[in-house]
Amino acid sequence: MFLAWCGRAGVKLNPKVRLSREGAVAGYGMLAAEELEAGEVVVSVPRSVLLSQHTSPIRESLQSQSGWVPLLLALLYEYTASNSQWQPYFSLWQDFRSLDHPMFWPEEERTRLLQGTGIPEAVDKDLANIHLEYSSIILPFMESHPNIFDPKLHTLELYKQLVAFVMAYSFQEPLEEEDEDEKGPNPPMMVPVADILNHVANHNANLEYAPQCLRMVTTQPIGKGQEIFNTYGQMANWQLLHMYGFAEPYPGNTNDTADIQMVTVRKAALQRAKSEAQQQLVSEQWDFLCQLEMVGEEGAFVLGWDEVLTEEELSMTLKVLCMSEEEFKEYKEQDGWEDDSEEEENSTLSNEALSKLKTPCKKLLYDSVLLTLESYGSDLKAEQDLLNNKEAYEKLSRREQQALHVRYGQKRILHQLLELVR
Ligand SMILES: C[S@@+](CC[C@H](N)C(=O)[O-])C[C@H]1O[C@@H](n2cnc3c(N)ncnc32)[C@H](O)[C@@H]1O
Repeated sequence: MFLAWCGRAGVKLNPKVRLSREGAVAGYGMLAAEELEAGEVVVSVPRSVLLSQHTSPIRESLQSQSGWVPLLLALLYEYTASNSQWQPYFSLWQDFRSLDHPMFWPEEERTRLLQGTGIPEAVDKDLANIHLEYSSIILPFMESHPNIFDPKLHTLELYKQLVAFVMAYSFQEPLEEEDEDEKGPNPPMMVPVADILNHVANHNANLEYAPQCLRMVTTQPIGKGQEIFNTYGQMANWQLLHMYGFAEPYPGNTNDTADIQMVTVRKAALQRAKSEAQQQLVSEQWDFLCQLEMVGEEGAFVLGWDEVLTEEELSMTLKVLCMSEEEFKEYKEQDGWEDDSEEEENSTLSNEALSKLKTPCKKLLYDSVLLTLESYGSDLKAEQDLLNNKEAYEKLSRREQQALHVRYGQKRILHQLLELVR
């Protein structure tokens, strides 16, 4: 039914590929039925098939809304309208039963399995937003459009499922950089068939946007029987689990990252301060860094496998928090950080440069990493044993497996840094 609908709607599937559950890493996927070269179009989707705030028949009513809400309202409507042109599309996912984002896990399980990863905090924010949005925007909108919506049908529970569906399946057309500054990002949309492709960091296809259609194009030769993988972006495992409900098995995700909360570096600096005067100095240095927008209470330094992704912020923070009172005074008077730009440029924090940090900075970073590792409250060695023991690993629940890959990857990145600054 879905394929017949695709044909009628003008979706062109390359005869050398097939959509299938068999052979795919998860659920449906796209597989090469014959060998493919780099640069081949595997599917082309006309823009008329896309489901967005601009293509739904209720588009007129949605004009007053912004952000993700219009797509969610369009989906609430289309999903429950028996005459929607997208019913064959929705029929692929049987009530979204396969969505298993951490926001659907019981809170106890989320905390137990994901403590330290950053996911529980992100989910708490999502859930608060979903509840607030539903009560303050969706419900009033439904009340003012009783001919289209019915709160008994369009419940908070359905809204939550659709948020997860949009998180994991929608696309956002990239804008030219100048446009993005002016207008903000493009609104999200659903792209039937392109969204059947699964993701891996080492992907072999990606989506191209043309005026009349969207095309999924191979980026490498693909052998017969192999799965065709899109990229959902450069995603760390915690982001994949948070937004898509899966993580790449360790060590496959070359885009993986680990965070050091900025406030953890402050905490480490305060722990080292021996007198009240030194603690006072650390607080002033922190405030100074806040004013420069180098740090913030909610921010994090992001570490990849090969480099620190927030290198400017981290190197500046370490440098300032390690200054003596005199150095700090002189630095502020000189309006130091601008004068120092040359030095900063030479000291980009690739892993090699990290190992060359001055000793006090190294020590502060070392202590910050130790504090971060403590926040997981779980044992790296036990996790390593689980990953090495196939039988024990397979006894874990799916959620336990996903969480293990997130935690273990992050901790390995943090341990790698410990070794470098030891
Ligand atoms: C855009 S959809 C891809 C189609 C999906 N397989 C289906 O059958 O509906 C994204 C979802 O596919 C799954 N997925 C994608 N890539 C995956 C991977 N490498 N490993 C496990 N699950 C994956 C996740 O459940 C994710 O939320």
